[in-house]
This record gives sequence, C-alpha cells and structure tokens, in this order.
Amino acid sequence: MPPEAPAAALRAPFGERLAAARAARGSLCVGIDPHPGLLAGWGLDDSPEGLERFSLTVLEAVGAVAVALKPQVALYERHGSRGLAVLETLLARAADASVLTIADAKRGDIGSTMLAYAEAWLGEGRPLAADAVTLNPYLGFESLRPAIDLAAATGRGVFVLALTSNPEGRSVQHVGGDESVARSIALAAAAENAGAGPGHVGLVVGATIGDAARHLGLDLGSLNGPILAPGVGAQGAGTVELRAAFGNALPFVLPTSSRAILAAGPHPADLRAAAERTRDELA
Ligand SMILES: O=c1ccn([C@@H]2O[C@H](COP(=O)(O)O)[C@@H](O)[C@H]2O)c(=O)[nH]1
Repeated sequence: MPPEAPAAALRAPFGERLAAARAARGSLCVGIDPHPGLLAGWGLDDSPEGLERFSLTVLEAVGAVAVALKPQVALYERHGSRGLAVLETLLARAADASVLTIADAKRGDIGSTMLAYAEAWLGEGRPLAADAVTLNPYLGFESLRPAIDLAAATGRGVFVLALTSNPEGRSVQHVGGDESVARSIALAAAAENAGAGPGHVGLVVGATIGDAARHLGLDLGSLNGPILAPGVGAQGAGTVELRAAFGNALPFVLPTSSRAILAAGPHPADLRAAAERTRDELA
C-alpha cells in the first residue's frame, strides 16, 4: 500500500486559492449573519429551518460574485446543535460550489485547547472545516500556533484580529504607539507570511478605523497576506473610509459587509444585485 498522501496535497495553499477567487469574482466578502430581524424581514422563522433557507439562499445568490462568504458562527450557535448542523450544511454546499468560506468564530485559547479549535475549524474532513477561520490573539499570538500550522498543512487560512471595527476596541487596540499590541500582531503575521507567494495568515482590520494603522506604525502593505475589513455598510464605512484606513494596502483588502447586503433579500436576484453594486462601488 502506498503511504497516505499528506493533507497539503489535497488543495492549493489558501493564499493562492484566494488570489484566484479574487481575480474571478472581485474582492467583496459577503457575511452571512442570520439575525432574528433579518429572518423576520425575509418571512422566515427564527428556527434552524429558517436559518437553513436563509443561508443557502445567500450562497446561491451571491456565491458567484463574492471572493468568499463569511458565516457568523454566533448566529448559528444560538440555535444549538441544530444551528451548527445548518452551518455544516452551508460549509459543505459552498465547498461543492467552489465558494470560499471564512468561519467568523473568533477563536483563541491556551495552546492545548487551541489545537482542538484548530482541528474543528481547519482539520481535514471535520464537519465544521471552512477555508479559513477568524482568531482572537488576546492570549498571545503564539498561542494560535496550532491553528496557524494546521491551516498551512491543510491549504487553509486564518485571519487574526488586529484592529477591530467596533468603537470599544480602541481602548485596547489603539494605544501604545510603536509598542501597540496591534502592531506586534501585524508584525508576527507578516513574519509567518514571509517567503514566496501570498501567505495564509491574514489580519482583521476594520474599515472603520480611520488613520489608526498609520498612527500606530502598522505597515499593512508588507503583510504579504489578506486583510479582512468588516465595517462596510451597516457600520458606516464605504469607499472613503476604506481609502483612509488602508491607503497603499488596499490591493490586499477584502471589504466585508453583512447586514447591508442581506437586507436586500429574500429574492436571490435582489441579493445578487446588492452584492454586485457594493462590490462595484468599492472596486
Ligand atoms: O472587527 C470586526 C470583526 C468581525 N466583525 C464581524 O463582521 C460582521 C459585520 O456585520 P455587518 O452587518 O456588516 O455590520 C459581523 O459578523 C461581525 O461580528 C466585525 O464587524 N468587526
């Protein structure tokens, strides 16, 4: 019997797959956030059945015009095991349709536990495995090692929170000047990506941060990896804010919007038009 092929042989590296998706579909990442109010607006129940209808409609409507879909894990978790089963279905259907997924789970823990989170979201053959997962580095960047390494081994990616889009983040993230936590996270991520090809360690930097990156001395243009930029639409950011926040790093940015696009549903044609309009406005 020949030895089993290593997991990495199963798919191309995440950075390459993301670059190909961007070339084909543009840069917009569409969030799938099935809030109770949105479900009601679509005429759906706040139930696992409503969640499934909502999720699969978004996949069908915008999968071909988004660089990736970003399901918000919390909104599936609030339905317990049946909600997570819907998330599994969504992730599997997206993979079948060659649509990239970023599970917005914001995981982070001490190393031994982190390995279990990494296996859950990035492990080969795991029911909740996505193409990438968001990570919280509050326990130290190095605590994320199991996820960073497993992602590399399985052709997947991670997005590490650096400067989040919410105003409350400023008291933690926008302090310290050259010694800021955000800068140390960005430098550590860039070190992971050093070498040939676009790297698999991305950052989350909100589109709403104004000039914070420059102010803190973050050179986002040298990350050599993708930047997930939530905050577009419902949180108030648009083209002007993206330019202000990212400057010459814009080519690496995936502007990310959920509610502002999802509110155009439930008809797939309307959803798709909203996503295309957003993508083209931001291009
Ligand atoms: O800094 C961050 C990190 C993650 N998010 C997530 O993105 C979406 C935003 O939804 P909108 O409806 O477009 O406001 C949501 O799932 C957040 O948890 C973020 O907003 N900011």
